[in-house]
Amino acid sequence: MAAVLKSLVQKISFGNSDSLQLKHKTSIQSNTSNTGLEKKKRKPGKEPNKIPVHHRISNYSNSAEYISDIENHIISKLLDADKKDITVDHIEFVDIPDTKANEEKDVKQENTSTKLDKERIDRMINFDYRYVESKQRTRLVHKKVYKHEHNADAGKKNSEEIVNISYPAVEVVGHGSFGVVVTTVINETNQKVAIKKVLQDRRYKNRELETMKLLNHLNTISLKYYFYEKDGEDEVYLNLILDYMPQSLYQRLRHFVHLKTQMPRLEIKFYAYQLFKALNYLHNVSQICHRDIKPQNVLVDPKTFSLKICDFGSAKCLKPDQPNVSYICSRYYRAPELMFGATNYSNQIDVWSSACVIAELLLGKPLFPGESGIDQLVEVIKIMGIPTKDEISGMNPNYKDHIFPNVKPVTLARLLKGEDSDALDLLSKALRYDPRARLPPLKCLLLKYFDEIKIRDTDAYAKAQCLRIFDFDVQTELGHVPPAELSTIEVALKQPVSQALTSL
Ligand SMILES: Nc1ncnc2c1ncn2[C@@H]1O[C@H](COP(=O)(O)OP(=O)(O)OP(=O)(O)O)[C@@H](O)[C@H]1O
Repeated sequence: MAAVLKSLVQKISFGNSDSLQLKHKTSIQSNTSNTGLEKKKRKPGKEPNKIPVHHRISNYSNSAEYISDIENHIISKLLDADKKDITVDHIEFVDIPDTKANEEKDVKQENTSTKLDKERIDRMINFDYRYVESKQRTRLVHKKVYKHEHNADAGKKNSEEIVNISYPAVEVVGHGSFGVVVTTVINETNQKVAIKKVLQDRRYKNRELETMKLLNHLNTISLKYYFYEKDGEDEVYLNLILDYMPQSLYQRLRHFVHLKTQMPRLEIKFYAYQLFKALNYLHNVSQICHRDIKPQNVLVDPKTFSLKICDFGSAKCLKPDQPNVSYICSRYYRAPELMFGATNYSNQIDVWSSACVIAELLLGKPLFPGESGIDQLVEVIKIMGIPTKDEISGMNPNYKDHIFPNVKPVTLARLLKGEDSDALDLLSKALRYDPRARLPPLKCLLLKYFDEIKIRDTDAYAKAQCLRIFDFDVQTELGHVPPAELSTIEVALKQPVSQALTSL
């Protein structure tokens, strides 16, 4: 990985400072050889059957944009080719010799490489593997696993029995920072699943596993089975067998960006609704803060618009009297109180991240694309303005260092000019500096922005019904609502705000 990373950084560093003039060649290899998904050097004379993808791009204002475009290009080639039996052998970058003065190169390399976001590069190298159908495999793996079944009765323990399952041998199809994810089909149930394999520290319980055991909601990925295994070096690995979803929101958005078009506004609305619905469940029923909401951790099915949050590796039950680390959450989506070093933050950090995700779907690019931890705050200030003293105290009362860049804010309204004013209303209520002023997830669902999907006898309503969007469990999902407000809220969740009887 490091070598690939280095070469990528070097290649991207060519070109002049404000535009990257590169040509890259990507080889997608047919699965007639046994190369798997490793990025291997080819032996001379053994030229495999490949689908070359030549792609010349220019005028990219930054390297992140450039990488995204490559990602997207490879995805669309794979999909367009409709190849069911190909794997990505390697990604090869070929530079056009730089015509600019060579002595500038070293300086530029350094400048550009510091701009690269490691996460994006990891994604770039790993992103597309989930799209590629694995080789036809005949060998079955047999495993004894814990079958996880959630007990809907509050207070009753979930059941766990040991069962035998089998699935075709799988190869690595994706990496995250903590694990490897593969997809396969369980032989006994014919159910498509994702298996996430993480190194298990023998001293502790795995928090992701413990969290997943608590979850039972349509909009969160659910745990089907789990098992442990050892490798040759006696390291223990935990395998979580999960619901499978075809795409991440990140990949879905790149699809539209590549086509130079926008994600349909109605599709965004469906995702936004389910995202807040999932947060309402996580925060109030499971009492869990996800702490890493970002487009990569939100999985969707573009055919049905269904959505499920994944990756509970950072999730935690936040207790008011216990401090939590502030260095969590991926940078672009990090709530400002975390940047102010708060350790007593609340579940509302997920609302900020979700609003950033929704804004990104509308804009086609990240709302606050900070290049470093400190730059992240600058990006937020550039749009939201300098926080007031009260807002700073709401984020972190102990924060004394009040020096901010003197910038005139662009404002959300200007940035989202041309968007539905109700979308702006949602974002401005979810992107408040002070977490106490930030609208909680359930209140977000009651905003006018979502009226469109609540109007009966429309296609949108029919789709919403199929997704069971308006099904709320009163005991659990609405269990935290004060009794006096319950009936009003129940009505408003199912009807456009203008038709709901009482004002909220
Ligand atoms: N249930 C699933 N179905 C389909 N794909 C999945 C599933 N779970 C995870 N993935 C894919 O695998 C990738 C890595 O998974 P995940 O985020 O859980 O791993 P991680 O190691 O915790 O990653 P991160 O780098 O975000 O910490 C995700 O971006 C997602 O695209």
